[in-house]
Amino acid sequence: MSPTPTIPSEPIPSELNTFSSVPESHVWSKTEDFASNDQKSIPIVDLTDPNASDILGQACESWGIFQLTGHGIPEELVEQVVFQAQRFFALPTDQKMKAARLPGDIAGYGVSPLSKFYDKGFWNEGITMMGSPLDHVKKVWPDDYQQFCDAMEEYRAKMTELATTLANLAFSSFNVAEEKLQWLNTPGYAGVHLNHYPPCPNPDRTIGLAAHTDNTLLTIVHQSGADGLQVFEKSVGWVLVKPVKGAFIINVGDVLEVLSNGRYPSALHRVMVNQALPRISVAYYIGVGPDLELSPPDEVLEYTGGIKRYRSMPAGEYMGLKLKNLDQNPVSLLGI
Ligand SMILES: O=C(O)CCC(=O)C(=O)O
Ligand SMILES: [Fe+2]
Repeated sequence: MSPTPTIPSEPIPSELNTFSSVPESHVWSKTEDFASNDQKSIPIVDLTDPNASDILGQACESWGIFQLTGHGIPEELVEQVVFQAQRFFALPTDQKMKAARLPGDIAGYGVSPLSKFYDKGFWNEGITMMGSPLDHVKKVWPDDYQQFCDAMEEYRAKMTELATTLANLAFSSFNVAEEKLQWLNTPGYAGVHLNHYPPCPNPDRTIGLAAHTDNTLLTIVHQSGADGLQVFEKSVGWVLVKPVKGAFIINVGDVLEVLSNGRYPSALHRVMVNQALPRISVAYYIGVGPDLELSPPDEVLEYTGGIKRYRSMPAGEYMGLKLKNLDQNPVSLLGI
């Protein structure tokens, strides 16, 4: 793998960096409360703990999100991915736009697809890579795409292994026979998404990403540079997800919520921005095949009281529904 990454101490330039105050297009209503509870913390699960499966099950049940340590993903790989993300976001906008997400596509560079559900912009730019990023990145760096692609491909492969382990652990507390979970070992889709939140002159007037749940089985997030991710917990309200060195943040997605018959809630989360520091996050999204019927296995149904809480439909159909309603969650879309 190529060069030793050096994390720049200067803010990464980007279009949003050029403003000395938040433009009207990005000013969110004053009635929006962006504060969070910084006293509470989300659970930590150490994958090397012999009781990891139980601890993970409890974390999914109570919070739908946790920090993962003991995962064995090499630190240098994560640093390389962050370094490549910084290189990409530091490019002039017109060069990044060569990889722009085209209408109807999921992959590519641009603002979050969630933003079209709101009349105010997000203080965020990102690039989504489903499978190899080669086609997009070749347009950006015709002679120098290899190091970016190598890092992203290696990261995706490692994340896929980790996500498969985590998904199996999440189901193990339901005592579902392993042969019924074969689909967990052949993920339907897997993508890496890089987020960049430039420093913001008035961080309390705008938002990095509005509240949403992910349309995944689960999501693995690495945050670097600064905090900003918040998660909603019913009894507490918004809670800041504090950076834990070397840990990944794992959040339950909509698909796992439905397959667990609501036992593991899809985490409602949002991102705030910072005045002094740029923030980069790397999200790995994993889903299931489009034909898998989103219906809890019998063992799960029995374990959760015997009554189905969601209408079932093939995962592909749910994806279509969610893409048209990214601001909604499984209860509002499928709840019975
Ligand atoms: O930036 C983060 O920490 C989270 C990003 C996120 O929620 C997403 O990409 O879906
Ligand atoms: Fe998300």
